[in-house]
Amino acid sequence: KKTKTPPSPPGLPLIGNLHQLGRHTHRSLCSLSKRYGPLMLLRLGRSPVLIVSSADLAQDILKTHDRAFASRPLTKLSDRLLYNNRDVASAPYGEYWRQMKSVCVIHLLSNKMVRSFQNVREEEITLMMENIRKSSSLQNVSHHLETLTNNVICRVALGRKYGGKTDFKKLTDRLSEMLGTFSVGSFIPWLAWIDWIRGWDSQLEKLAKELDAFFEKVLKDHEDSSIDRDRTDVIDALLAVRRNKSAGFEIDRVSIKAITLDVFVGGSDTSFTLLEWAMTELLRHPKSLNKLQEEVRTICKGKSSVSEDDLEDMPYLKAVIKEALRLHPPFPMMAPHYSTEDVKLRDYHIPAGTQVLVNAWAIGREVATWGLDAEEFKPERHLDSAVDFRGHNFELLPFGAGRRLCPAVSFAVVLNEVVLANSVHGFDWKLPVESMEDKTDVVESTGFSVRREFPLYAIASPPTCLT
Ligand code: HEM
Repeated sequence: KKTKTPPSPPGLPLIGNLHQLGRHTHRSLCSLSKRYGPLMLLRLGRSPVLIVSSADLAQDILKTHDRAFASRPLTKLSDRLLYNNRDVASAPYGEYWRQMKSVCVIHLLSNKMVRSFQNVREEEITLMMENIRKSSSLQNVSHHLETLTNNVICRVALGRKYGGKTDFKKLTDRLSEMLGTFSVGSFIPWLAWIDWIRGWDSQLEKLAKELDAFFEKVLKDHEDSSIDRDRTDVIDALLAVRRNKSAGFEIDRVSIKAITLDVFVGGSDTSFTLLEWAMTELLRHPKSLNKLQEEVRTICKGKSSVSEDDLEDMPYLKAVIKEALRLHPPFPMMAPHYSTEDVKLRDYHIPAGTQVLVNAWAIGREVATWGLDAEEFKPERHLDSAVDFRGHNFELLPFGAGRRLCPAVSFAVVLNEVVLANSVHGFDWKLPVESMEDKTDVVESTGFSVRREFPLYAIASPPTCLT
């Protein structure tokens, strides 16, 4: 019986639609969807890939048929770098994933754990503010924010910092870069030799070995109880779960290393990217920046910094974060989903074994939902709106939704809010004149998480109206 499949842009022999992905996949796919509709079926090499670009179809995938689409495609990259997919993010849907995700939600990223890292956040923010004060007035804002998020994630996950020029920082930079590449062989198996010739295979092997050696060493240090640490980090928490058998199942060393690596992959680039875009938009919209400053400085009148308890009374700050996440979701295409059973989606037949990419970036800019000014940065649109990013509203999906929802929403939100609030509380900011005129200043990078291509520079000066 003939089955109906979603519309497909014409592709080329062998490579299918691979050549249409472009430098910025979320943008290329958004353009294609304007022509072929919000549900398209592409062929990337030999893999069928469903592209979803509207809120109601995202709801069909992530809510109505959530279980059927809750797996992940297996790739050589995740297989080698993420311990044969023994982490949470790349694990196929099933019992192992369920167990590890529950460990993340209950033991690593619970509200209690998030609160326990308050000191880490405060100390690193104080350090960043001092560094800004000490530097000249023109600041490399991107560098300050990247250092801060990297320090926080290192301390939370590993118990100490590995910043600046350390080997681990270089290793995680290589990891981020590698995650933005893909193996030709995964899409076109008979061209797998290209990965070998271009050195991709050997780079992958080398990186996987070096990462494992690093995590093995950190794990051994944690197991050695003679090394004193002042607070429980992610590895300590995982070792305690294993020791006390509190999860109700076994967690071995490989799982501990894989989950810790997830915290890096999921945690550092994303928070930094969000803060970088939020500051970019505020600097390009001085009225919004002034409004935010006024809110923060009124609530924290007479204080030298913003504490996490102050954040509750800052609706405009929350609206700024939401707006930055709407226009610049750090993972614009979320993470790929994969169907494990046949699904009837609207009138279409989607067979098991189909990859699904939800274009959160395109959904955040849909005119039908967000209006004719969808492309504009306007935090005010969120002030009287109940739309949130915790997975219930499919028009705003920076953290995904359904079973695969990011387990670290609370962790990420408090970090981003408190950093942004302190940055605008402690300084007045403006763009250098040449950046105001330079349109290329907001070019996006390529890769899995999409940050600015060029660092953000801005002029910081002591606050004018801090009382
Ligand atoms: C602004 C910050 C962040 C953003 C925007 C973000 C976004 C996302 C997205 C889009 C997904 C995929 C959802 C899906 O497939 O439906 C995801 C998954 C995940 N994130 Fe985050 N994330 C952030 C911070 C973090 C942090 C700080 C951590 C760890 C401490 C983390 C850990 C994870 C993990 C483990 C998964 C995999 C969940 C699963 O597959 O079941 N994320 N995140």
